[in-house]
Amino acid sequence: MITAKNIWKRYNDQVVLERINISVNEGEFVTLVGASGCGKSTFLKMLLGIESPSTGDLLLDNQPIRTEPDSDRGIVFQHYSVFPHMTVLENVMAARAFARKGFSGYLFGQAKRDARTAALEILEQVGLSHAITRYPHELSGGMRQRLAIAQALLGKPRILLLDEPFGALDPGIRADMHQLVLDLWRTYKLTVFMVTHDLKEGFYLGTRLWVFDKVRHDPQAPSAYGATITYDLPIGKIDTSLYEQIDNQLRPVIIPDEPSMETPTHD
Ligand SMILES: Nc1ncnc2c1ncn2[C@@H]1O[C@H](COP(=O)(O)OP(=O)(O)OP(=O)(O)O)[C@@H](O)[C@H]1O
Repeated sequence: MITAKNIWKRYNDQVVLERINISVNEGEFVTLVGASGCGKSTFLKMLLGIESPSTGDLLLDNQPIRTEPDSDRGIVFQHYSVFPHMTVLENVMAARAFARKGFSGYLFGQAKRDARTAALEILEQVGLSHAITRYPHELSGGMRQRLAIAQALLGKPRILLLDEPFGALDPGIRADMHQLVLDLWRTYKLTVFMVTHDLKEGFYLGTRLWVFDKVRHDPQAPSAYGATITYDLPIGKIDTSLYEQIDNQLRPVIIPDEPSMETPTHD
């Protein structure tokens, strides 16, 4: 379904990603982990089509990924914008209006009725039926992410892209959201790519886990090399020592503070 052939991504003279070669089948749930700034979101944006590889090919069903939004792909970010003056239902219907070709900003007649029916259906799926008349400021963080997921799923995408969608949520709410995402993945037979900072979350949710990391460093030119996929693991088939190894690799290196020259050191 998705194939990446020797992808490199550069911003000006900064190499962000290099030598990405992968193949993903329909229905896989891929979780992406790696140090901050190593290009995970950039990879998701290439899958969405709002960024393109600098070199190499990124293919969906053997065709280059289209650079305009279409119903194949939906995305949820950690923080996202809603229309504050619109209710939950109106926000989801607005997502439909934006997704329509030749967008005019408004839906009329049958198109509006269809959008309302589709929006109500997806809001029920994400557990927001009871809140359709609420405004965004009346929603909890978890409910807001449910709304974001409803918007992303409205066009019935085949691919759902999740960029740290639960990073800002409390642990209990996160557990509910994990269940929701797994239910939606199974119900809609989605292919999911999810960036997370939480390795445990990555192992729990995914069928496959990718670790992004830089394997080449030039201290004189820190931007000369990018990250690549250093581990591509089928989940459920690896032993715990490897888990610990990756966990250690992802831990930020803590540099001790230099002792201050002004602080007296004598007792
Ligand atoms: N549009 C852009 N123009 C220039 N540089 C960019 C652009 N987008 C991203 N970058 C740079 O590319 C690198 C990778 O960013 P990206 O957001 O993909 O990393 P990430 O792994 O998702 O990080 P995090 O885990 O902190 O979200 C960063 O150094 C970032 O500054």
